[in-house]
Amino acid sequence: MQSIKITNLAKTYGRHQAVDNLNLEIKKGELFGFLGPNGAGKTTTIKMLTGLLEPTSGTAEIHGIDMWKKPLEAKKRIAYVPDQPNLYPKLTGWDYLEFVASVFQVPQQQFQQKAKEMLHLFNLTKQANDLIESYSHGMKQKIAICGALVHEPDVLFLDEPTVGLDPKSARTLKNLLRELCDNGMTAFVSTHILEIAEQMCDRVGIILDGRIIALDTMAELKSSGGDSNLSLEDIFLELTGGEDQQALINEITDEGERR
Ligand SMILES: Nc1ncnc2c1ncn2[C@@H]1O[C@H](COP(=O)(O)OP(=O)(O)OP(=O)(O)O)[C@@H](O)[C@H]1O
Repeated sequence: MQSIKITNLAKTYGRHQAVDNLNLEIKKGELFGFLGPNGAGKTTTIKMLTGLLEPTSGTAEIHGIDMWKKPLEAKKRIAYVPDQPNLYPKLTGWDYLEFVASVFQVPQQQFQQKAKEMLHLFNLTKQANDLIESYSHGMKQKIAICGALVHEPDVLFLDEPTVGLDPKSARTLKNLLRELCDNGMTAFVSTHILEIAEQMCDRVGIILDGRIIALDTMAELKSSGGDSNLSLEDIFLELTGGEDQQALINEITDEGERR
């Protein structure tokens, strides 16, 4: 059975088709990178997959459970870290983790062990009893990630997870995701940082104007481009038209220099 199964998923805002009949299957244990330029439809897709935004049509299933027909059952299996996590400023980091664990009915002993482990991993042990309102942006991002993992989800959705993280924390997250996926968790990661996708994802999907325009392993994407020296950035820019813009920038700057 697929971990995530998306069938003819679509979302229109007024007349604008933000996500256009998306079909995608992601296996258990896969670390999937979801890429696309600004406004391509990444967040809209993730919100439909996590039960936050109702699709105009189509279905999203988590381990065979329809997110919109059986939302409670499906939501028990997932965790979602948005790009701007909405945390409770008047809770301490520890209280926040305890709150999340109680929502997901994690037994107390298991919670304690997991929370300590996660806080240690992300260097937050010392600040665990401080109010979240005193946390920096990166610390908020990290406590949100800890909260997402405290109930050991089967599928983790991350929207721009490394933005705001220092290099050490970004590396910790990358290694942790790899390890969790090797142990059977599935991760669906949207990112603009192509290097991250290139280094850690099993497969990447590129979305443009609400449609998947490329879907493959890095090795296959490179070989289909006919040049194994291409970076994901080269492939991404070629597919999404960024190269035309680069040519325009070169033209403008050349003209500036000539004047
Ligand atoms: N609430 C909304 N009402 C109307 N249009 C919306 C709404 N949310 C998103 N859109 C439009 O839907 C399209 C997809 O937006 P979405 O936020 O999913 O893109 P994205 O790929 O996540 O972009 P970014 O990389 O900039 O975060 C865009 O054209 C956006 O303007």
